[in-house]
Amino acid sequence: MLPFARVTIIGLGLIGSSVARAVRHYMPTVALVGHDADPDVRRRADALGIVDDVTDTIGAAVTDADLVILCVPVGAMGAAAAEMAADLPADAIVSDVGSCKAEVVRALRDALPNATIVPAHPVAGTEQSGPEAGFATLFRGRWCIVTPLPDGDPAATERVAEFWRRLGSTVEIMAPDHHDRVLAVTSHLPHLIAYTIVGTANDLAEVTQSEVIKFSAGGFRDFTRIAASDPTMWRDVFLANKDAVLEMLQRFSEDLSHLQRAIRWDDGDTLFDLFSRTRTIRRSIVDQGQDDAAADFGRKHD
Ligand SMILES: NC(=O)c1ccc[n+]([C@@H]2O[C@H](COP(=O)([O-])OP(=O)(O)OC[C@H]3O[C@@H](n4cnc5c(N)ncnc54)[C@H](O)[C@@H]3O)[C@@H](O)[C@H]2O)c1
Ligand SMILES: O=C(O)C(=O)C[C@]1(C(=O)O)C=C[C@@H](O)C=C1
Repeated sequence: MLPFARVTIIGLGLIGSSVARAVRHYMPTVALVGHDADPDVRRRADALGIVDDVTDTIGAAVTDADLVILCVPVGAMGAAAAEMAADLPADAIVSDVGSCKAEVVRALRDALPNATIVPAHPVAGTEQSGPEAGFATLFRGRWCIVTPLPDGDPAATERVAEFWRRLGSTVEIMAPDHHDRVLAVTSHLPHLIAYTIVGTANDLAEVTQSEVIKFSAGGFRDFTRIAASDPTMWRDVFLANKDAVLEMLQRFSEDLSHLQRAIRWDDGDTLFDLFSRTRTIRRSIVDQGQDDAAADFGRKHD
């Protein structure tokens, strides 16, 4: 039996439109309703036909839902939840896809104190935004981390977990605070580093911008992809996950200073040992099939 029959998606950008397409693909009998605050996004989502009905208000979108998924930037979760409060059916489950969880949990609980809330985070995405950028297989073979509230309903958690399994994800259950520390290292810090490197290269007066573009075929190019990620989304992530990011950034700065020292003092052993360790890490990630650019390309084009 399907975990939900009527799913509402709030926010029809990259992730919201991917969830819609994936539901259509893997659970075609589910009724899909969508809403976005931006009238132009609503018009485009409607033209793409990714949901059965695009509504002009959040209230109209949630009124018949048994699952509502908030796919808006994490800084907008509280406002979107508050706007749906009066029309949310008592037995509906509210979930989200936010990239950090503790702050989103606080915002959702404040806005919807009586609702059944089951937060989730599909660890899958791209640097693109908007309804055209989504695709049905984005979540296939990827983790989805479900972060139930301490007093949450286990049956509701299991229904949300099953929803993500149906979209092809492998589900892991985690506490929101722990999620935020793990993702600070594996996702948020890498984005901050990419934004910094690309900004620094662009600012260097002696390296002209055209040279930066011309010679960016290698490692730098990979950083530019990440640094093209959505500015609103990432501004919100860093402000909402401030404590964990600052903690990991402190640790990173210390490790960077250690490398700086090794280079200054011609300490090749330190450099070689670290680079050997990191090469092993990359190989084990690829072996697990969790992060392979070729697989991503295949996923998007099959
Ligand atoms: N992009 C990724 O790689 C990725 C991966 C996993 C999770 N996420 C999370 O998914 C969420 C959405 O990110 P995205 O990449 O789809 O962004 P996006 O910019 O493509 O889409 C977000 C949409 O939300 C809409 N929106 C903003 N405020 C709203 C509101 N109050 N009510 C209704 N609609 C509103 C915007 O108009 C936009 O269309 C974020 O919370 C992000 O942290 C993103
Ligand atoms: O592949 C990318 O472009 C991503 O940045 C995806 C990515 C990540 O860091 O892994 C980005 C943010 C998310 O919350 C989940 C996934």
